[in-house]
Amino acid sequence: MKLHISPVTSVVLRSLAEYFVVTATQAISTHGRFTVALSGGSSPKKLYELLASADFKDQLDWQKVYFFFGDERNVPHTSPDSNYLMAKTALFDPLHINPAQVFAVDTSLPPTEAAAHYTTAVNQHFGNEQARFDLILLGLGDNSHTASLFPYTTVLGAKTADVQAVYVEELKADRITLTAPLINQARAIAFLVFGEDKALAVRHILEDPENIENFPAQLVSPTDGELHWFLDAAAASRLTQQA
Ligand SMILES: O=C(O)[C@H](O)[C@@H](O)[C@H](O)[C@H](O)COP(=O)(O)O
Repeated sequence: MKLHISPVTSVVLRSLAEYFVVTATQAISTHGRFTVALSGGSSPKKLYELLASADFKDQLDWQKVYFFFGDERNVPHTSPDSNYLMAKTALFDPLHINPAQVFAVDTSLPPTEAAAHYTTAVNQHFGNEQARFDLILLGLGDNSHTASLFPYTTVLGAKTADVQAVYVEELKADRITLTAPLINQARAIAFLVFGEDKALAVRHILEDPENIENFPAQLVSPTDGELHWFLDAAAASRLTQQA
């Protein structure tokens, strides 16, 4: 596990954008394509905008990049809460990504069906090989959730590497999420976390004793892939060792 702590958010974002390009370039040269699962919420929007900016957009053969989502809200793709819409606006449209390279969760279906369909889409993408994303981007909630692995939800106990629907009581809403076993098959996982309000959650995940129900992001532990945390100083401020 590697900590990348930068004083301010803009430096964190640039550091992760550089890592994204390096990881994608290596994947494309190794196996001809780069398959990434994007995180949702507000933190990654600026990362996606940076990747689509003149600073980065010409550094990658985007035609060889395939986009999935680590989780999705049970809302239409036109909803302002849609992770797909956020990524479309910040990344896919500015880069003119071919829609055939983007695998959105079909939220027109009931959540359980949408999750099953997404599991099929993931497995079809990887064919008869194990479903191993080249990179999974993750955020962290101030309640220590990641993707849609929320405290005290049934999906925390998932043993299968697939996509599941989960009802999140605290949100009074359904979500669709990659399970921890599927996340942990990834070749690389990168958390992007910034702000003081996340500092306690970061410490819970990185330093506190195991307590999965309360701190679900502790489930993220790649089997044999890389794990990176991209943090600003504020998000890292409660860590005792700032390696
Ligand atoms: O669908 C989502 O909301 C995300 O996948 C979720 O796991 C997010 O990463 C955290 O909630 C942090 O969200 P912020 O970046 O908005 O704080």
